[in-house]
Amino acid sequence: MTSRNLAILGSTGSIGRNTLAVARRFPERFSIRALTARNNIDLLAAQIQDFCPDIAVVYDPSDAEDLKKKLGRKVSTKILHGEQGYLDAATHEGVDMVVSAMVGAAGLLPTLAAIEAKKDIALANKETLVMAGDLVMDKARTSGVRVLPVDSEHSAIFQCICGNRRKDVEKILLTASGGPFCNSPASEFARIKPGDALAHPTWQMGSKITIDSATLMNKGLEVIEAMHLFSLCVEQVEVVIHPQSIIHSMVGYCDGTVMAQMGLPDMQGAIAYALSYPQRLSLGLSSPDFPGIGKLTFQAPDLEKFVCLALALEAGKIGGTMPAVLNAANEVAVAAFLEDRIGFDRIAGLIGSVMQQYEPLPDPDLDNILAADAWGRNAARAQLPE
Ligand SMILES: NC(=O)C1=CN([C@@H]2O[C@H](COP(=O)(O)OP(=O)(O)OC[C@H]3O[C@@H](n4cnc5c(N)ncnc54)[C@H](OP(=O)(O)O)[C@@H]3O)[C@@H](O)[C@H]2O)C=CC1
Ligand SMILES: CC(=O)[C@@H](O)[C@H](O)COP(=O)(O)O
Ligand SMILES: [Mn+2]
Repeated sequence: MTSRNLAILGSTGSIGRNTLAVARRFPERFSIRALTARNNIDLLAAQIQDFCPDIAVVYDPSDAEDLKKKLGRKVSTKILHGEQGYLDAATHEGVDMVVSAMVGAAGLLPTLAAIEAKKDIALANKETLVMAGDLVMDKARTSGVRVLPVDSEHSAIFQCICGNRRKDVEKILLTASGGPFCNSPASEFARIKPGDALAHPTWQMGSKITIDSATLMNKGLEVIEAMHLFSLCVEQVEVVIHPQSIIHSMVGYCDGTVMAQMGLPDMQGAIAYALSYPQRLSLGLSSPDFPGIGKLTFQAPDLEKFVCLALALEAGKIGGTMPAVLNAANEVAVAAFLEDRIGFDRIAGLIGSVMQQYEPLPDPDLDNILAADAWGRNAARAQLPE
């Protein structure tokens, strides 16, 4: 059995920590060669001591100096910083698989660089495909590397597709928990505080994606992610609310068969599958207690209440640079909501009005996408209160 040499971009986050938990259990299979973080220097220092990577990266040069002091002379890990440091981690020659687990648009350039350097990708950072899906998937094809999904729904779809012919796939049923406000009327959205929206009913995740789950923007981003990963059009992806988060998604075939992948909501399963594909690891996770659960329920999403999902479906249909603008405006709106600068009920309106002002470009190159991202951020910031 050959060992996989991993770089984990975003090792201090929820996906990063879960990835290291999997790697810790299988030291003969995984060797950690590069780790990156942004602000959490204390946790990164502890991870370096545990896993002894060749390199570790933070953004700020002064954080890099603090980290070196914390670690002392005995640790041989090279400490880098800045955007270039992230690119160096993503392209490090000792690495054969990059776990893309930074949050937001920051993940795009390191992920692209990793693909160009012929590293397989375990992809959690869905924003990469939302912004630049065509470009990223084309680059992966020409570089001969795999983009293995970590996102639970996409891992489920990937698992349900394995062993079947792609041309027999009719549609994807992308499940959504519905978030904490699934049963709240829209009239209550103005009163929602960050603490309420951060209380996800079934998953423990970082704060940005947890807010996206509460607005259902997460599901919209995932529709676009699925279109790129599985070469589908937006009409082939149906969002189904499934509050128990036991079925992680389903694939419908031309003969009427529907295949579902199930498990308890724990990201270690999807992460381990991407890291060990096509094998499975003995993770020792429990499987669902079906008689205890009793009922699995399903409903259609309410697109009038969850306008973010409708906006993402529209951006997915328009394509070109529109999804990058949607993503940029969403990142600004979510950060402003978490800082209590705008209400929960303002998130969708802000993104919608940025999209309305924008003239998308078809078939964008990377420069067009980065320009659309910058434009979307500026247009969204211009709408924030002073
Ligand atoms: N959490 C989950 O279960 C799932 C997450 N995903 C996706 O995976 C990605 C990561 O999510 P999650 O782990 O929850 O997020 P977290 O917020 O928990 O972690 C984000 C990681 O990225 C780092 N980071 C944040 N901003 C930057 C930046 N500007 N430049 C470089 N690094 C940065 C953080 O560093 P630090 O902490 O040191 O500041 C941290 O290591 C997201 O794209 C999300 O949508 C997909 C499916 C499930
Ligand atoms: C764990 C994972 O993959 C998340 O993207 C999750 O799906 C979020 O839950 P929602 O279904 O509420 O968006
Ligand atoms: Mn998901």
